[in-house]
Order: sequence, then C-alpha cells, then structure tokens
Amino acid sequence: DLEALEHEGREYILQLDRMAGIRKNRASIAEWAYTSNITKENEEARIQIQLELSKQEKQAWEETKMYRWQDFQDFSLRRMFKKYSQLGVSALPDDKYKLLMQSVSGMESNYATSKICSYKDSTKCDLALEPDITELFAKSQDPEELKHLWVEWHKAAGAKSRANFTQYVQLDNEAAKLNNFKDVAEWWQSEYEVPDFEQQLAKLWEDVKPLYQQLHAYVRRRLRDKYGDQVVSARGPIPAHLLGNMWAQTWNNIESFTRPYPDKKEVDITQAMREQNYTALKMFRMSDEFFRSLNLTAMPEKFWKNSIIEKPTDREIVCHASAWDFYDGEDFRIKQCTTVDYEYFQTTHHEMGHIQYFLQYKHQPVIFRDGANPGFHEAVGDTIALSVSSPKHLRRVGLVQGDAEDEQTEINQLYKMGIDKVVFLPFAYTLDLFRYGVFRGETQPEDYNCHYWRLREMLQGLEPPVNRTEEDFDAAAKYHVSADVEYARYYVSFIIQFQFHRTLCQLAGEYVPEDLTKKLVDCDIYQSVAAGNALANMLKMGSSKPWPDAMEALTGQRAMRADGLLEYFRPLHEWLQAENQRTGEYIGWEPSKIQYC
Ligand SMILES: C=C(C[SeH])C(=O)N1CCC[C@H]1C(=O)O
Ligand SMILES: [Zn+2]
Repeated sequence: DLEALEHEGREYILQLDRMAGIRKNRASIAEWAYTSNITKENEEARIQIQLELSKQEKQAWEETKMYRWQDFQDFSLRRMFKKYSQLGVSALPDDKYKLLMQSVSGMESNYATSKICSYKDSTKCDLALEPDITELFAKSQDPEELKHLWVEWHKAAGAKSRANFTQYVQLDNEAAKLNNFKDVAEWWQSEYEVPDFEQQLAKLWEDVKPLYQQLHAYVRRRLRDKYGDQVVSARGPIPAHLLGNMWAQTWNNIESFTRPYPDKKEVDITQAMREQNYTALKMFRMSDEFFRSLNLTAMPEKFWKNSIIEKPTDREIVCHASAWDFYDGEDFRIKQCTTVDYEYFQTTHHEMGHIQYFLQYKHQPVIFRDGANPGFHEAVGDTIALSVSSPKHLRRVGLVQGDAEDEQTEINQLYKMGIDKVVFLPFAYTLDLFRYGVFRGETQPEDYNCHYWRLREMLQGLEPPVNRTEEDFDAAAKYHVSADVEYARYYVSFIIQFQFHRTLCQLAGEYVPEDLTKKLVDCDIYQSVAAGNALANMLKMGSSKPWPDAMEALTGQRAMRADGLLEYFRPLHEWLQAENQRTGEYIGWEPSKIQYC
C-alpha cells in the first residue's frame, strides 16, 4: 500500500542523500585543487573525477525515477525526490559531458591567467586582472590609459573564448533538453520556481529605471565636466571605460570626483584602512565578529586553516572571490585575492554571508543545502554589508571620524550607495538577457557582440570606447560568462537585500518609518540579536521550501519587490531630479555613434 511505499521511499532517499553528500564532497575537493592551483594535470584530474561522479549520479537517477514519489503525502519527501529526479549535465553521454567540461574549463583558465601590457611601459606585459588591472582601472583618470586597459583586457579574456563559448552553449543546451527543458534559459529560470520569472525581472527594471536614468544623467554631466565634451557627450551613452570598473557594473571608484557635495569632507575608507594597517585577516576577523554580534555562528576552526585569503605568489589560481561548502558539515572555505581596500571589505562580507548560509543550513539533507533561490545566497552578505557601510558603523569601527549627518552628507552617502547598488541592476539584467537570447538561438555566434552591446546601450546607457566587430567577444571578458555562472541571482540579490535590510533594521529598532531620528540610510544592525535570530531562522530553511515561504518568514512579503530599494534611495532620487532640472540635463540617451553591429 502507499503507506509502505512511502516509508520505503523515505529510507531510499535518505540513503541516496548521504551518498550524494560524499559525491559532492569529492567534487568540491577536486574543484578546489584545480582552482587553487591551475595546472594541466589538476584540470585533467578534476574532469576525470567529475566524469566518474556523473556516472554514479546517472546510476542513482535510474533507480530514483522508479519510485512513485508524486503520490507521496509528505511534502519534504516529495520535494527531495523532485530535486533528485533532475539529473543535470550528467545526463549527457560521457564524450559530450567531457567536451562540455573542457570548454568551460578552457574559458575559465584563460580568464584566470590572462595578462596584458602596461600602457605606460609597453615592455611590462605581466599585468593580471587582480590586483594589477583592477587597481589601475580604479585609480587612473587618463581616458587613453583606461581605453588601453579596456581594449587589451577584452581582447585577452573575451575574444579568446569565443570558440569555447559556442561549444559550451551547444552542449549545455543538449543537456537542458535531456532534462526536459527547451534550453538552458528555461533551466536557469526553473531555479526560481515561479512561472513568470522573466516578467518579474522586467517589472523590477521598470520600477527602478527612472532612478537609474536620473543617476546616469547626473554622472554623465560630472564626467563631461571632467573629461570634456569630446570624450563625454551631453546626450549620448557614457563611454564604458570611464566608470572606474572594467565592466562598469559599479561606479564606486569615480565617487571622489563626482559626489554631489565635494566640499563635504571626503570619506575615503580605503585610505583609512591602509593608515590603520588593515590586513586581509583583520578584514575577515571583523566580518566574523559582526556575524557573531548578531548571535549567528562563528567561523569554524577549519575555515581559518583551509581558506585562501591572499593571492599566492608561487602559482596561478582563480582569483575571482568564491565561498565553498564541502558538504561534510565542518569544512567551509573562502578563496579570494584580497587587497586592503573598501571594495574588498565589502566582498569579504559578501563571501562570509555565503559561509554563514552554509553553517545555518548544514543540518538539512544535502539536497536542501542551497539558497531558497540563487539570489538569496548572494543577498546574505550584502545585507550585512549595508549596515557595515553606514556612516554610523564606520564611525563605530573608527574608519570615519567626525560628527553625525547633515542633509548634504546624507545625499553624498546615498549617492555613494547608489553608484554601487542602483547602477549594478541594468548590468546584471544585461548579462542574463544576453545569455537567454544565446541559449534560445535568438542570438547566433555571428551576432554575439552586436546583441551584447545593443543591450548594454539600451539598458545601461553605455557605449564601447572604440568600435567593435565580431572578432571581439566582450561578454566573456566578465568572469561569470567565462565560468558558466548564472547572473540573474545578483539582480535578484540587489533587489531583495533591501527588503531584508528594511526588516532587520525594524527588528533592531534602527529604522522607524517617518521617524527622522531612525532613518533607513543610517541603520546599523550590529549587535542586534533580534535581527540575527530572525535572519538565522530564514537561513536555516535552505532550499527546503519554495523561496516565497522563506521571504515571508523573514519579511512578511511573499514576493521580490523594488519598494525596499526605492524607499532607501528616495531622498537621492528627489535630489537628482531637482539637480538635473537645475542644470537642464537631458534624461536618457540618444543612439550611440560608435560602430558595434
Ligand atoms: C563576489 C562574487 C562571488 Se559570488 C561576485 O561574483 N559578485 C558579487 C557582486 C556581483 C558579482 C560580481 O563580482 O560580478
Ligand atoms: Zn556571491
């Protein structure tokens, strides 16, 4: 009878889950060995192990689908069977599986090891993205040097991966079809378990776009003031190499010469960190202490022993920051090439947020050790970082001196947050709208660069610094495209982290709507056990329930909405509208004159 069948099913799936944990542990060990020491033999070993594990997964999958789990009464049991019934890339035959692994690995190692020559010294050709090119791009205010760095990086890390990327798309789409998806776009969106995910992304963009356009118009004017109207036009897109970041995904590095009230003392956190002899380890210790102050879990001993927090000097590694779960309940690691600056201070909290999520759901079955959706995992650390980056907290830890806020300082602070958080949204949206089109076949290889830049111009109001052709492949010059990492997760994160922040601030008594002494912009939840406990309760759920349940558990809302972000930035939005009106700024952008299609 069904009762007995369900009991037998539970025994089976719990045993399968234990085996899956061992497989995932072995996969993480092999992946770590390769990405923390990029050599041919480590790459081959990793692919060999992935192949072996995929055979075991395929075997288990054959057995799992024999169960009539759709009729089981127990919700969690059905959910476990449903997740285990999806085989993933292991559904490919061995030869195609291996080809797919090789094409992604080829792109990723190219990205990780790409070097370019210096602008000022053409014989110096050992510049790596981290820390060399990143630092130069953040500091340089010479448009010609920035153009050189931009063009050379996009040639080395982007164009080179065009062939591998085309093969990856072909094979990954085959795997999608073997999993009963039309294409990879549908597969990626299925992770969010809502039928209208893409429409939700579009609606969120409609909500945020007016604020973005005001910010874009203001920044364009300040850049035109600085570089002249031969470099920055009054009504066109902004050249993408002038925004302080290789992908123009955050504009925080141009804050020093574009902030609204320049005569207000400059808040240079990076300089303060260096003056106070901050080290990578100190940044990690401070982040760990913040989480502990919320009554969340301390980093375990193994974390401090096994993590790589600075770039090694004796080998090549994948420097792009990452957090690792080894699925054994005690081994959790971060790998990042930390530099002592504000940006990496944020990144450290971002990665520690991933580890905290791992720690909170480690008691769950292996199959539920995941974010409620991929965006949740990206939002944990950033939510904490919203408190850390508040003037109140920065004063608390001594990174900012001096008095409390006045109106102008608050606008400067909101501007600093806006050129980090608001400008990121059209970038993130572009990256996956582009790849949805590629996976769907709407964008063929001969259109890759043209379609990528059409979206960049339409959504971000940017243009390339020089003409582009289909010899280029600029999308792959971004880590996540070269590493097959879905990106809508960050778009979701940058929306929901403000919903999380608002709730936690209210729980911490730090934010009271309409109370001008308890403003959202100045909220710091540090040491609030009430906020920490509420966050922990949501994190403990992992992916055991559909994400609206997790969202509701924490915020009372069951949907992702832009209202948290728009409430946070409202004073800035009003200021920008008034300022752009005062200067008669053209809002939006006319078509670019640069050739890229
Ligand atoms: C820090 C990570 C590792 Se999950 C990252 O890739 N992030 C964090 C914010 C956006 C995105 C990026 O760097 O593009
Ligand atoms: Zn992340």
